Amino acid sequence: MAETLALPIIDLSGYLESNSPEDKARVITEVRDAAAQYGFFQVKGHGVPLHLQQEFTTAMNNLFNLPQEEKDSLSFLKNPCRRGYEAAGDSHREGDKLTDAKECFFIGGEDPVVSYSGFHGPNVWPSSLPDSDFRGPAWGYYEKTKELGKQIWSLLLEGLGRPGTLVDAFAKKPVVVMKMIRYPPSETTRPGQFGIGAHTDFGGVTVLYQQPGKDGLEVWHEGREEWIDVPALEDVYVINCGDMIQRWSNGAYKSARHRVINKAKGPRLSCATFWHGDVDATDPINPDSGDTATVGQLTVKRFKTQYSIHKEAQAQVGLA
Ligand SMILES: O=C(O)CCC(=O)C(=O)O
Ligand SMILES: [Fe+2]
Repeated sequence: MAETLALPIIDLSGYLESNSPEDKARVITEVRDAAAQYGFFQVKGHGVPLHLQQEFTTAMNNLFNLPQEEKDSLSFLKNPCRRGYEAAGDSHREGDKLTDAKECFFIGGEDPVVSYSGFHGPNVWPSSLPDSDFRGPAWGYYEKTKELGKQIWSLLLEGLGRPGTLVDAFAKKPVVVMKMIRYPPSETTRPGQFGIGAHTDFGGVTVLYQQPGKDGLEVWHEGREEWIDVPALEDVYVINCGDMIQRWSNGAYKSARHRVINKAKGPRLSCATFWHGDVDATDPINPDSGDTATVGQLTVKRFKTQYSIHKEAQAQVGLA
């Protein structure tokens, strides 16, 4: 029997904390090779404090345990910035028979004014939860994973022989969307229904937290044509590249299909921080390639296949 595939676990401290060029070069190579082979890898030594992850997990529970009525009143479908609550059944992947079983809550950068078809704007926060029970830990966690997403972008750039600092020109006011997720126990889902159906991520770098011990994520390995289980380990993040990175790296980095089937007892929590870049930024890897597609255009194009985006919003990024 062929040996079981497993994603590598890369220690980022050699890049983030060390001054040694050898340490940095080793991490850059490990990340490059994993992104090329799997499009996915796991990381430790990432700089997000464990206590923050734990407080944030409690905060996600506080949110998802609110009465259904209150969660529905915060629906992202009514919000111009797609912030707020996505109920089970609100999203459906092309090709799947059934809708996703998960429920989610979206936040992004905090901006008093809605602009760029809702890429920028204010968040919605549940009024019945004191800040210390949700908003505080969620925001603290958002800022930390936002920082990590940018570091991963730099690493990926360096892996292709580019200066890591190229990311600064790409990220003056980057779009970073965070999606908290709760999957119901598998006994309560319908036959053939996924927690989240197979998909690739739309954008740039995804920084994914899995509640420790709550396995469920599977990544498709094209060469072997098999699903790789990704164990949910404490203090270990899953990192993956989205479609924009695959496009701009000319396929050097993969955007791999993945899905979730909750294998844990009880519900499973996770959280994906999607680090995209500036709305009107173009290819940071090969700035002279002539590819004029912007972050805003590429992400809205993909959203359209999953949620309805009104015409005005499409026009604002130059699509309609
Ligand atoms: O919950 C997970 O482990 C994965 C979530 C995911 O793939 C996504 O939100 O795009
Ligand atoms: Fe995903």
